[in-house]
Amino acid sequence: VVGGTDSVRGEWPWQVTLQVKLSTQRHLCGGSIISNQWILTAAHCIENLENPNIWRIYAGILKLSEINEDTPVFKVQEIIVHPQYVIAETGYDIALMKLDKPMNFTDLQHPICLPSKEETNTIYTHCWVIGWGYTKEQDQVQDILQKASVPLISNEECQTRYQQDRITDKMICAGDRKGGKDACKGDSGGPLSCKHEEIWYVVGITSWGEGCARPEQPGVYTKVAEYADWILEKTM
Ligand SMILES: COC(=O)Nc1ccc(-c2nc(CNC(=O)CCc3cc(Cl)ccc3N3C=NNN3)[nH]c2Cl)cc1
Repeated sequence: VVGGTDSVRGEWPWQVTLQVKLSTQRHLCGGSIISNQWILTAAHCIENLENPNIWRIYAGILKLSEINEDTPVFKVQEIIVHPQYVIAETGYDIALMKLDKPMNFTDLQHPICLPSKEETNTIYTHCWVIGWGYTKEQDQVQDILQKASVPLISNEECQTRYQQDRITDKMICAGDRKGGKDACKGDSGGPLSCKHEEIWYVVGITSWGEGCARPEQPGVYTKVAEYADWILEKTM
């Protein structure tokens, strides 16, 4: 996250770190807890990593350095990638991971609400991008979970910023016109979390953008409300 600050332990209890264990293990993407057995993330995180057995998921984490062999870990039983996904820039950048065992919810790890399809007209004014990603374009993954508030922008304005791409109605954009606050490498798959009438919703999934926090280059997120039916069909 560019232009963010350190989160406080327990501030984003739905945020998980999705890690891959090959010869070494490392953070790859963010994800959101949406039920006791399902994690919501981005389809591009899974590219060439479709084998469920290589994934390790950690919840209730503030610092990546607190993860060690004794840290409770979830393995993945099943990965569902949206069938229409090709690349992030053309959309459908959404995937589900089923945990190998149900998660016990605590103050530090519990789900975020899914927006319903009807709520695609709700005006969200209190949205945050969260993650352990880079804080500038040439950087490294951060130890402490970062947060930055970002304003949602209209798809019409977003389309003017991305003439080479088609900003569809299943995408949602966020960022200040002057730049400065945005997701960056390592944040993808994580939630664009918006508080509405005292309840938090996963309004977006961090997907793509032209660089990080550049002026007039907002972040582009998968619009979760547009996939409510798909998510319920796959997870119920
Ligand atoms: C020791 O462990 C490690 O080093 N792990 C580690 C893990 C992952 C990655 C990594 N992840 C990605 C996937 N893309 C994103 O995460 C954000 C995309 C994005 C979304 C929005 Cl909304 C706005 C802007 C951008 N944007 C554009 N340019 N840059 N960012 N790329 C790379 Cl590289 C690098 C290192």
